[in-house]
Amino acid sequence: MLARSALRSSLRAAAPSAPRMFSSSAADRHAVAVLGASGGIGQPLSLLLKNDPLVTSLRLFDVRLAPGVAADIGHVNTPAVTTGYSPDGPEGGLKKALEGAELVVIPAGVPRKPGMTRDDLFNTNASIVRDLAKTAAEVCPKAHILVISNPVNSTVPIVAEVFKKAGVYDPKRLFGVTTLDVTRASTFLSGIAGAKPSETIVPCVGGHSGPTIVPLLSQAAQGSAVKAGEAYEKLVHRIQYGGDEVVKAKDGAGSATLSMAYAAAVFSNSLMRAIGGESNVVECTYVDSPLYKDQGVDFFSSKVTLSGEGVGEIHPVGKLSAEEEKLMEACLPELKKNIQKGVQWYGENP
Ligand SMILES: NC(=O)c1ccc[n+]([C@@H]2O[C@H](COP(=O)([O-])OP(=O)(O)OC[C@H]3O[C@@H](n4cnc5c(N)ncnc54)[C@H](O)[C@@H]3O)[C@@H](O)[C@H]2O)c1
Ligand SMILES: O=C(O)C[C@H](O)C(=O)O
Repeated sequence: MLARSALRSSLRAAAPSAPRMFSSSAADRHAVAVLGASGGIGQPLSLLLKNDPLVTSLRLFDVRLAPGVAADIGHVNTPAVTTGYSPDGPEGGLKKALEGAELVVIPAGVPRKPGMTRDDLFNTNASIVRDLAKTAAEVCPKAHILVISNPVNSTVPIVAEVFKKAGVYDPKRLFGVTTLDVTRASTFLSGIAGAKPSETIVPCVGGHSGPTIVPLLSQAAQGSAVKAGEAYEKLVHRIQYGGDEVVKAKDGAGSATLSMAYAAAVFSNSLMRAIGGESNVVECTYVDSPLYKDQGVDFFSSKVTLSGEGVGEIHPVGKLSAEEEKLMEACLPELKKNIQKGVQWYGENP
């Protein structure tokens, strides 16, 4: 995807021996806060953001270790000024981390262990995300909020409810990060098709858990490598349950962190480029979407052209194969349940 090559050139441009010089254009400068910055995702994500030339101020917040992570990452010789914030630290806490933030990336929360579903994380992560969102709504109501914490299908609607209650909800500025599904689909299909991952683009629509992840292999140039039958079903299953593969391999030590950090860095870079005025930046992302509202599905991931405001054009899913129609039939009712669960929980636990 465009975004990936842009990130790669960003990474090249920011090679340690030759930090990139910046124009003074405000469009090039972005303050990014990472909430949950000391975790498995937070640390590598913060490092990748420090290496992204579009980031000039990097604020790392966590309930533990954030000043240490910031001190470490801060020695990387790229321009982003990096500061760590803990709840009671001398630098100030969460509010200070969020002051002036343009992007707020949230990987705070607990990850899965083998045998758990993402929904099993709901009870713990819902309140963590709600509380962080409350402070963001107060301190940086115009920031773009990028939610990583699971279950994304439910945590994103919770953030929307928090912002609505605070009277500052802008649906163009709220994103569930589903980039990892697209990343996995590209990796797995390119491996089968013998193609370059960078040229293997598989849109993934719906949500971010098992049957709600709908890979549109028919829309990938290499999709004919696995048209239907057993190979197709195996690939779809691997994309939908790629997270389980990592959870199992880590054997109790958590879920995907490094690939997720990469995916979130790609998405953040795309969003910053779009905010800075670049056109035709397209990513799949879980947003407040009109596509299936008539079926009670208020949030849906599909291709979105990012814009200066955040969400630009939300693209319909396009022509689906018979197999994909079936996947969509399984996705929508589950997604609707996950969304309702988040909204209802917030209604009872504002
Ligand atoms: N969207 C996706 O595609 C995707 C992919 C992978 C993981 N995830 C999810 O991301 C979340 C984080 O995963 P991880 O592996 O980094 O977990 P982790 O336990 O390694 O890190 C989580 C971090 O959050 C911090 N934290 C907890 N409560 C906090 C609070 N109130 N404020 C600030 N920080 C707080 C913890 O101290 C910890 O450092 C999980 O919910 C996981 O399921 C999502
Ligand atoms: O699988 C998980 O629990 C983490 C994440 O959502 C993933 O897709 O890897």
